[in-house]
Amino acid sequence: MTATVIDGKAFAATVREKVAGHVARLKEEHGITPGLAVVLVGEDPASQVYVRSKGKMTVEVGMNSWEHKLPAETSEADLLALIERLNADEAVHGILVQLPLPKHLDEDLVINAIAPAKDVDGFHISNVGLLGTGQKSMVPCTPLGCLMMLRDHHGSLSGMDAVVIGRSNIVGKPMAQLLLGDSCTVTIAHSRTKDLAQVVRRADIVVAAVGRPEMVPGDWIKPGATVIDVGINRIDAPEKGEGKSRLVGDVAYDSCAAVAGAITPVPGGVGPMTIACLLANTVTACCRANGLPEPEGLTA
Ligand SMILES: Nc1nc2c(c(=O)[nH]1)N[C@@H](CN(C=O)c1ccc(C(=O)N[C@@H](CCC(=O)O)C(=O)O)cc1)CN2
Repeated sequence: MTATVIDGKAFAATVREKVAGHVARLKEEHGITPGLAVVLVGEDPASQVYVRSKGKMTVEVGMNSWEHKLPAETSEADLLALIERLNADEAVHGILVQLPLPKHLDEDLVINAIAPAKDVDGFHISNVGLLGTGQKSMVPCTPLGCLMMLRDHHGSLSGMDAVVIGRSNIVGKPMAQLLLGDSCTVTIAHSRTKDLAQVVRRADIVVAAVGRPEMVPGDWIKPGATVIDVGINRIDAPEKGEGKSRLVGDVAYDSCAAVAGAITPVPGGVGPMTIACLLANTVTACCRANGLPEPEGLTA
């Protein structure tokens, strides 16, 4: 079997188009422009790229965008004071603090300082609790993007056996909650899971989010299963020339694609959906803040 490639780049473009449509309607019918503030502390090169891309796409869909770039040595008090100002600013519907933060800053403290209704990353403890109890929440962007692609590919996920490899707060745990919400039978596997290969082999859906390059080989995959690769790992690529690198996911793409029914590539799979879902969450937050109906098809 050769897997169908789930094109996250193309799917993300359709999500952004829908977002742009909602933004245009909010402006025309209600005189409201959704706005997203992104906070970057330090000069991590990958984070700089992601933040630039977020700002550019926010503007492209017609929303207001604010980028707050702070030096790496910013104090916790100064960062919290900025978040307070953004919480109080009615033009700002979504706030995102780019992760990872420099080591001297307490990530949990900073994230939990964001007003839950503006927490478009869905990382605030209130949103985590709401999602975990099946209530309306802001949903973390990467898992939301994975869910959208799975629903689009399968229609209903009800009764499917899903294995999420990785137990991070950002991806693994919320992904498992979302799959459970769609009535999958869910297993969260991790570094201490016994006989991981056997656990993965029974899955109809495999979501790999461990951050280890090409860790999942094709012979772990049940024939016909859907493989969602969340990993974005940069590895040396001497075959491309000295000092060159390339991106790979957490699954060994060629061997998994030979067995799976469908698979997301890296790059061009889950990554682009993360930013598209951030824009979707910002429109959702704006609608909720103004007591308007939520955009259909852009939430979990
Ligand atoms: N506050 C947050 N911080 C981080 C998040 C997040 O959701 N919220 N996720 C990641 C980084 N991230 C967005 O912030 C992100 C990662 C990757 C991509 C993406 O489109 N990747 C491309 C490849 C890009 C490349 O060439 O390097 C792809 O997979 O095709 C978008 C967003 C950590 N921090």
